[in-house]
Amino acid sequence: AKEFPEDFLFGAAGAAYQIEGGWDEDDKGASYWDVFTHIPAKIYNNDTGDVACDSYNKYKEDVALLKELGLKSYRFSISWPRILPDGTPIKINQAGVDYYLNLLKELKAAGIEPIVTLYHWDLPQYLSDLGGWLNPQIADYFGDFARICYKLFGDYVKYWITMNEPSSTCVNGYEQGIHPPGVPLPGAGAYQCAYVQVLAHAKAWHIYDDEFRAQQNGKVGLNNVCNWLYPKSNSTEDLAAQDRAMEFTCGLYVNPVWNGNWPQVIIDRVNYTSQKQGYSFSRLPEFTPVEIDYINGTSDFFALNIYTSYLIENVAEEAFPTPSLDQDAAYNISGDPSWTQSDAAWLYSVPDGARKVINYVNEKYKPSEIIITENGWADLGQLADQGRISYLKDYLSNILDAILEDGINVTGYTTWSLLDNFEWTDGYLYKFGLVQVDFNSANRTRTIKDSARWYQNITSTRQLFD
Ligand SMILES: CCCCCCCCCCCCC/C=C/[C@@H](O)[C@@H](N)CO[C@@H]1O[C@H](CO)[C@H](O)[C@H](O)[C@H]1O
Repeated sequence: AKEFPEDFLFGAAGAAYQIEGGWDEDDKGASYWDVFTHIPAKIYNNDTGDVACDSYNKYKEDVALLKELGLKSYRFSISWPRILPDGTPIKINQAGVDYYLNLLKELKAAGIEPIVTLYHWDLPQYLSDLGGWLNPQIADYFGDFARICYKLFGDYVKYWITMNEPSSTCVNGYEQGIHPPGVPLPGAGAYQCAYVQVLAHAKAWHIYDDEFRAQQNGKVGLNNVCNWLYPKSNSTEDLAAQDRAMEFTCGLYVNPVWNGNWPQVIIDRVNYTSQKQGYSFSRLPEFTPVEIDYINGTSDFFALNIYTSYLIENVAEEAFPTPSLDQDAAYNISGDPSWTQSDAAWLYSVPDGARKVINYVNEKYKPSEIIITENGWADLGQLADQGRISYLKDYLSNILDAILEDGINVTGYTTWSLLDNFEWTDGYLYKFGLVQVDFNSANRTRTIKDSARWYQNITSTRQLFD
């Protein structure tokens, strides 16, 4: 058997909008997800996060489950409009503050380390009306929110994650418009959003560094989903496309904070396609020298989400009829028929990819510490979830090889997710939980699945058997 290091932080994850419910309880303001899910036909089955797992009222049960499963960490997010109803510091909602303080105290009493995400996609609607992640001033609002959270909760928190998956927010929300605010802006929206999110992240990191680090002694990191992408063939074109694809999906969002700027290949590509389209400037916003200095080196650890892998094939250059990120990126993405597919079409089990992407991130960005902040399997919610057990076992085995054989400092793993929950545009169709939630019962009854018992055995022995 292979053994995880003694202090390895095994845990599980969740996010405010996906589990809390209480969407307008106790003076909480509306986020743009609250508004978006209330528009008919945006979400599978018109599902909403209005009640979700009702963790706003049942957080003690959640912590008891974590404890029963022997988990040592819990990644959760703070709902910005639950603390600041319109997103601004003009009003702090004491009921929201109490909720997170109570949760943190409950975790502390159970000996569970919180890993706290400041922003997991629930932007206050008022700030969305102000332009959302296209408006650079949102970075200032985010800085104020971060400062308030550090002040209120920082005594309990050693790991802060500023943003969850800028790639998802920016591509789904502002390039394609399938997430809120729901207006597609191809070829411009995702880049502008990435620019603002990077600045917002850096602001939150500097505020911690300047005002809180000395007393609170925690770490602040950026999260992104970086999946390993395989070339479809060994042709020079496909290998170059593979490299480009890693940058367009991962590097675009993380390279600025680790290396001070956009990946060079993206700067070159967007400049080139913009010129071809008659622009006198690149559609990719340029960081000024002052901004580069400000954003560079602003992550204390790498918070890495890994789900799957894809095949990448070069797209031969044609005309450039309309701007789009896909056209700038110039590759096709697909799955390999030999890979096991989950119930969600986008998610295959390709465990080798986990070790490869951990090595890629480690070599490229040289973080002193990596935490795998999401990794999980989609099914339809059955208690006998052998597919999830196989997936977790194979991914954990590769993560352990990265630690033991490649010598990489991966210090924790929070599987997605503790509870079945609201899966964004998929509503409650797919389930990722170790614990089943009965969304048809008013009580949102929780039932432990087979995968949770299997995971409990791994976390208590720290051993993984072949
Ligand atoms: C037969 C079809 C084959 C298709 C192959 C091509 C696939 C194209 C790639 C597109 C991928 C789109 C969906 C990707 C989603 C994830 O990266 C994203 N959902 C990860 O975000 C986290 O997801 C969790 C589980 O869904 C959870 O919701 C969490 O909040 C997110 O951070």
